[in-house]
Amino acid sequence: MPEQADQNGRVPAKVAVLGAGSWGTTFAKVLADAGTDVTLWARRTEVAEEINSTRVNAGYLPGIVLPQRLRATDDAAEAMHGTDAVVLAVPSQTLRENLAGWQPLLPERATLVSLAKGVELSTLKRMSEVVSEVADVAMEQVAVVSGPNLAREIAAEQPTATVVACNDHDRAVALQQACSTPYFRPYTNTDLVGIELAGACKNVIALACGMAVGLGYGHNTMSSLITRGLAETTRLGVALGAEPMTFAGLAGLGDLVATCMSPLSRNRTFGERLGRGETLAQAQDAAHGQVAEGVKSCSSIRQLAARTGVEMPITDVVHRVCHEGLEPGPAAAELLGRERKAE
Ligand SMILES: NC(=O)c1ccc[n+]([C@@H]2O[C@H](COP(=O)([O-])OP(=O)(O)OC[C@H]3O[C@@H](n4cnc5c(N)ncnc54)[C@H](O)[C@@H]3O)[C@@H](O)[C@H]2O)c1
Ligand SMILES: O=P(O)(O)OC[C@H](O)CO
Repeated sequence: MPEQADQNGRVPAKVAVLGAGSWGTTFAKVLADAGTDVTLWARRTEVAEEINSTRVNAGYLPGIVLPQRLRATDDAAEAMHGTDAVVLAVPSQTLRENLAGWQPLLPERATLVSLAKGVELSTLKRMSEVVSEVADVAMEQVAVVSGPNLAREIAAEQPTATVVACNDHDRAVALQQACSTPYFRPYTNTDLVGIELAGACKNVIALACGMAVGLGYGHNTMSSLITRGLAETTRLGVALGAEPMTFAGLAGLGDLVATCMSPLSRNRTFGERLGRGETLAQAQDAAHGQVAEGVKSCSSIRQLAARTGVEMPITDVVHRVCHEGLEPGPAAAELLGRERKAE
């Protein structure tokens, strides 16, 4: 229907971002800097008040001054009222519960945008699948933003590219326009499966890289993990219907390199603590409530791989280090001692 096509291709003028953590706040800034009217929902009233009165979200992005066009609220209904797009910026394992609460408030035809990088533990579903199911909308109404996007660097306006993925190309183009700024360059893609699996799996490989750093290993080890991590991620993605080339792109190799190499990554930092001998609980305490998504997704991705009949040896040892008491040193030895094979 022409009216529908029109709606899909319309650039969102008013957007709600639900979740005022590191990435939600940063992405809200990107949208505002792109000229979009943004309301940011914060779970805690004091965070919304702080943003409105000081223009800073000190708990997550100290020193970053947020644009005037960005308003914060602790009222989700107010945030979503009259919006063309709703951005979901909460952890992947709580997205279902969060969205179920917001579902009655969602504007009927708004594009629902997931920023979360994970695979749901209980169902092994990707985030777009969870969104489509809970919001009861067609997959064409759901978009994903994923790429080498460490929030802190983007908040500081360092040049960065990303991918806006949606099965509906017109919707992806509209969202691309709504979040394009001089420092943030989104590309479009329609391979939702590949983009989302790449984003979830790279967190697990970053945990492995962090463990390697914690064990005192250098760049050869990291590079080996990144390359073989990409190989196992691609195997899983292709088995589940993704385009192989997606894994060579920004949301694949791009995000994998950024996350595995950066001390800003929470997943890599978490892995580093485990590599230095800290327990899971100690590493969790040190994360101060911020999510290292790979700690949970290593288990769901491992199950997804088993169900699909795909070998993911790095993901397997990361799961066993995080949840079954395997030590990082013996985990590395186990990976090196696997049956010899061709690349
Ligand atoms: N931080 C980054 O650099 C970055 C970049 C790209 C993607 N992501 C992804 O975006 C998602 C959100 O990440 P983030 O960095 O904003 O996380 P964060 O931990 O900084 O913030 C999470 C936000 O969700 C809110 N929230 C709402 N309900 C919650 C609940 N039940 N439990 C916990 N938190 C709840 C928290 O209050 C907080 O504002 C993750 O999936 C992450 O992988 C993060
Ligand atoms: O801090 P991390 O490890 O959650 O990684 C953040 C982003 O996903 C990097 O693109």
